[in-house]
Amino acid sequence: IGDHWGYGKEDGPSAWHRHYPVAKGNRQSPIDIIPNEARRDSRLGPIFLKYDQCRSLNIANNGHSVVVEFDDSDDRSVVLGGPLDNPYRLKQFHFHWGGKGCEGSEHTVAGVGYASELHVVHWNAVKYKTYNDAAAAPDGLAVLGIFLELGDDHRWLHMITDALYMVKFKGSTTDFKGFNPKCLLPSSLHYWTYLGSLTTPPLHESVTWIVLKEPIVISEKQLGMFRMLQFNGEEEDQRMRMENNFRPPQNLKERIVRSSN
Ligand SMILES: O=C1NC(=O)[C@@H](c2ccccc2)S1
Ligand SMILES: [Zn+2]
Repeated sequence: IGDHWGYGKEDGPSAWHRHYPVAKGNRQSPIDIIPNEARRDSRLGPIFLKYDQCRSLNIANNGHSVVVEFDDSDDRSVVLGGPLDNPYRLKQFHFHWGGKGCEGSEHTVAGVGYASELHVVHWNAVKYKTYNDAAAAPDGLAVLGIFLELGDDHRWLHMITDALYMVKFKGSTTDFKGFNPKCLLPSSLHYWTYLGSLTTPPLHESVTWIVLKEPIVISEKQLGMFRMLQFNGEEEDQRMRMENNFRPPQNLKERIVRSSN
């Protein structure tokens, strides 16, 4: 039956709770981050991204976003430090973005959204045998969120946008070797962190979020290339441009956001 959720009027974020009741849970993501209310915590050390041995495998259109997958069969590429009690293995990264001239990030900062948001997904292979087990556990995933704002061309993003024509339709995938996500990081790794969830169904409350304060810069032209992707498969007659694939901010409930120094 495949995924019966999407980002449209009928199947979008406001309807997800019908099949996924955790959508109304106590640690849902994304959230609006209010810098002045974030608690500066001296116990929060820096995060370390050990990506030098990472092995990218493919780039795919899963009908919700464009995803680059990595070989996660060993601890070759991990994130550690910061709020994390052990290393989390790099699994994949993907993006969320808006329509022309609209916001598109999932997290917002003091009520302001960015044009897009990159999510780098890692899983706790120390405590869990498989990614799927980790994805359902309260300390199973660590997702690094990076804001994308509009400006000049990003010097390395073309490596991704040049491949997008190969994965225009849902269900398409193509080889994508030798890409290191380190080239998509901003200069500062200062971050906000809080306990949250997957931002798409099944919305598991399994994510330690690490949201970088400094955005990276991409051009409108580069972002426009993402919008030529389609939510639909090649054989479907209903053509739907892939855009506005973001969940809006959710209630903070009893949580606090902590800030690195
Ligand atoms: O940060 C997130 N963004 C998403 O699209 C969600 C997700 C869902 C399944 C796998 C990986 C990520 S969780
Ligand atoms: Zn995401």
